[in-house]
Amino acid sequence: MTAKQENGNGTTEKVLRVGLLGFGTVGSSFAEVLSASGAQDVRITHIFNRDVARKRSHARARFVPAEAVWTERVEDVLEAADVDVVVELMGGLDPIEGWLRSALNAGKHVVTANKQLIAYRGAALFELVASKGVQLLYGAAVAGGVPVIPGMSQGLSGDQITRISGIVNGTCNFILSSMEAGADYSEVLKTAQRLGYAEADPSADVDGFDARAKLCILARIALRAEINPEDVPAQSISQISAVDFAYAKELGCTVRQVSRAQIDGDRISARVGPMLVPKNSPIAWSHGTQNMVVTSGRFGGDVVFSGHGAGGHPTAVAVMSDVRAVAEDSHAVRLPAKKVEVSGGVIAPHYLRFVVADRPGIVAAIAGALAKFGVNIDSILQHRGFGGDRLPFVVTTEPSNSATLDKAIAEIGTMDFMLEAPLCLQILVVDDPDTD
Ligand SMILES: NC(=O)C1=CN([C@@H]2O[C@H](COP(=O)(O)OP(=O)(O)OC[C@H]3O[C@@H](n4cnc5c(N)ncnc54)[C@H](OP(=O)(O)O)[C@@H]3O)[C@@H](O)[C@H]2O)C=CC1
Ligand SMILES: N[C@@H](CC=O)C(=O)O
Repeated sequence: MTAKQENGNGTTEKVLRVGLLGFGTVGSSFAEVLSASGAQDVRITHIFNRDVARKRSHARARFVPAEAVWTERVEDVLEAADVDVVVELMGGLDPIEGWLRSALNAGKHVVTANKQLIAYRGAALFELVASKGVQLLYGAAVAGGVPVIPGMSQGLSGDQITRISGIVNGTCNFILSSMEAGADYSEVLKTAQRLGYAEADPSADVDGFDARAKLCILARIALRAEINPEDVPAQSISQISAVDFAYAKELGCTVRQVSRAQIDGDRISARVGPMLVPKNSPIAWSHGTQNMVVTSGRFGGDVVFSGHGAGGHPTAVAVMSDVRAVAEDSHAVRLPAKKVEVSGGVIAPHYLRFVVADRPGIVAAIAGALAKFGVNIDSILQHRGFGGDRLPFVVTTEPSNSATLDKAIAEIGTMDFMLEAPLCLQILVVDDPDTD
């Protein structure tokens, strides 16, 4: 498939010819990283994007070889005889899946950073890849520049991983760690968008869908569990406010978006959402776009992967590493995954934050509803200085089943003094195999 070129020593070497789909944050960074590598055996021959004139005037267009073809017709890349690997850096499910199927059917390798595609359509695509004898690599799809996918696929394939947990969305971590330092939610979200961390539709980040897709990809590799992303509960971070950081601090915690999955036979418990994380947990130490994934293995114990999970350059490094693997014809270990049922319920202590119009009897009413569902209160926190017309206070619970708690919260949410939907966050317990 690859072309051969004279290397000046009278011998020839293979050149891997790249057709790039998408010249945005990651695509243009990939062009820069490839150019900076000085690699003679990998060359961009085609770039597809809408509005090519605008893209050609991008500052990073100077890293693209002058002879490369810029096109607004995707067929010019998919059907090109001088494209060996299609590098897809656009995002989304359709029409991308169809385009990449065409590329694979034509015998081209594919490298992608598209987590939605790999989470939702990966199983079927891998079957096609196996039948065609080509490669489909997606190391950039989880944790940006952190080599968690190759690390798990290859480096941990000898262990039996039972649990993965951590931070896999850089935008949410950037937002929450900035809010912890006093920043405003919407302002910091805008900054994340400007810096190229957020998805095209940032609700994918803040509502947990991006992290959920990534968790499903990691579950397939590490837990060998094929799960439907739609079955994994995802809670938005958009309800988190400054008062939650103040109460969390009092509890020795901070707030982070955590993704976790734990396998037990044919069942898996999985969840994505903001959680209270003890300050002594490494997960609490990740700031900005840092991602952190902790795996727990039956024989190898805990392994931590950490680094920049979003942004053009870190992500382009992962793309470049996959392209190098294709260039060197290096094949990753791939173990089969089986379909498993997902349960979103976990037994854990929880943080409940209520905002109420104050009057006597509120704590008794809430305690009564919790007692009805068998939920035991651990503590009640109420900071002074808030007016009674809008009073935020917190109840923490003893370890309780999150599904049962959801029912109690639904009932409490209808009480007439409640000014907004109650916020219920899991509290991560460090070193407790059932909850951390
Ligand atoms: N940014 C990050 O930190 C990370 C991103 N990823 C993934 O990498 C992929 C790319 O992300 P990113 O570079 O940030 O996204 P961008 O939006 O910056 O880039 C996407 C590029 O594709 C082009 N494009 C999108 N749709 C079409 C279309 N229908 N026809 C033609 N061109 C199109 C866009 O053009 P236009 O400029 O006109 O919109 C843009 O140039 C996504 O799958 C993302 O999830 C993965 C890890 C980290
Ligand atoms: N929007 C994503 C980009 C990387 O996958 C994130 O913020 O993590």
